Amino acid sequence: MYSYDDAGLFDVEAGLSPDFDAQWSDRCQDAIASLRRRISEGELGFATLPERDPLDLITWAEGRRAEGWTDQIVIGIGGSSLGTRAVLEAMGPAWQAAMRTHFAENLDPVTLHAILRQVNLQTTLLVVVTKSGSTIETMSQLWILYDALVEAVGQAQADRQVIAITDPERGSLRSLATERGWETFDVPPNVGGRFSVLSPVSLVPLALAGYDIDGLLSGARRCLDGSDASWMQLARIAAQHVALGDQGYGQLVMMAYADRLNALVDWFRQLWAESLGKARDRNGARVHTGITPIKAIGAIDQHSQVQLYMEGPNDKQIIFVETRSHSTDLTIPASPSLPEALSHLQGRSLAEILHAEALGTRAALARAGRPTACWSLESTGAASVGGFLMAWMFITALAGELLDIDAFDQPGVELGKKIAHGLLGHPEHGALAGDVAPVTFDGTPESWAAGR
Ligand SMILES: O=P(O)(O)OC[C@H]1O[C@](O)(CO)[C@@H](O)[C@@H]1O
Repeated sequence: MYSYDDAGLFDVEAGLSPDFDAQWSDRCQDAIASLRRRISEGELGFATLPERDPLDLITWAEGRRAEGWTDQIVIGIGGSSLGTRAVLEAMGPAWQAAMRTHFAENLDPVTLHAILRQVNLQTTLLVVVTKSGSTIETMSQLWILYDALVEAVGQAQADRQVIAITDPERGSLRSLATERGWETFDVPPNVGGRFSVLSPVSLVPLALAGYDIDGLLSGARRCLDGSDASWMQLARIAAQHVALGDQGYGQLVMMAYADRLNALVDWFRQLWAESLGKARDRNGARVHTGITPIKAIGAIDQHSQVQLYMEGPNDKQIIFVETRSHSTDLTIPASPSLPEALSHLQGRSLAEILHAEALGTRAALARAGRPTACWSLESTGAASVGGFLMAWMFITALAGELLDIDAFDQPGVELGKKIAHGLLGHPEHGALAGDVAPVTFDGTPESWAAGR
């Protein structure tokens, strides 16, 4: 499924001390005990999601696909879209034959307009995902798409083409779905958005598109077999990152060596940033914890970021992510026109060269005294991706325990949202907008400038 190599965290002078395991063992045990207790008390639902049998969902999705839909537009943001995109992109377009998937994620008029031009609304499902049921980006785009759908197919048919995934009871989307008779799936209340990739949040759109959700869940189950040793393995990784954070390595680069892992790193960034960037510990004392996650893609960022990682401030922990199988490969042919200096590349495959580049970059970073680790996925198939997702959810939760913070809330994202609502006329949040100029934007460049 995957393997983990942490030699580069110890090999460098400023990295982890050889006594790391002895120093952190007790804290890891405590973190594990606390997390296990919270899981067994039902507080943290993400951990038991892989135990659910996906058969009903798979059967349902087959039934809906048989109705002939060509496209689905997944409307959601943050934890309500990143996990779906991560799996879909990692497993790749071969799986997408069943149904094309589009993401109405960012509130970008140009993107939404392009999606509307690409799809035939007569044969398109709208899959709207929001746990709170009130996220401004999601609900704004839903209104526009639903309106277009009603216009294209009529009200009654439009209501058969919307699937809503939201809290079982609370929120505006739940009320709307009930009122309009939309098909719905529940986001379990004890599963937070960024920990929801193995819940209906992602499993519904993935199953509709024909992806192997059974394989994804079984990979997730395998990352932790319940034994003390498997728990300790994940807690130790969490402790490594926390310990390095304490030593001044306040940035965590995840550098993935495959284009199709791009969205997986986006998913990781939200998971790590929202979970661990906190101003207070669990007793309310000020702490300001957090290790900033940074996305990088190899080999592209070797030609963009690595100069900084090598010679800039020594404040980064760098995690390499590789896949041992790329599902397809190409080999450099023997060619007389290849320059002499590059002739050693003849007969080498692109996967081989990419791997050499990852090894080379990691070795160079080690020589520059920079701590690195490497995750090698067996492939970007369902089991490896499921295992990787689950492992990082546990590592993040365990890091929260080690830091003694609540890794499952996100109070820091609320104020900006409220001010934006206030600026747009929300009666309760108007006062919060303070001296920010109200929005009177009518789409013209002049009104945009005037509103600043
Ligand atoms: O699923 P919802 O409620 O629309 O939330 C979307 C995202 O917004 C946040 O609440 C804040 O960014 C995330 O935690 C969440 O994943």
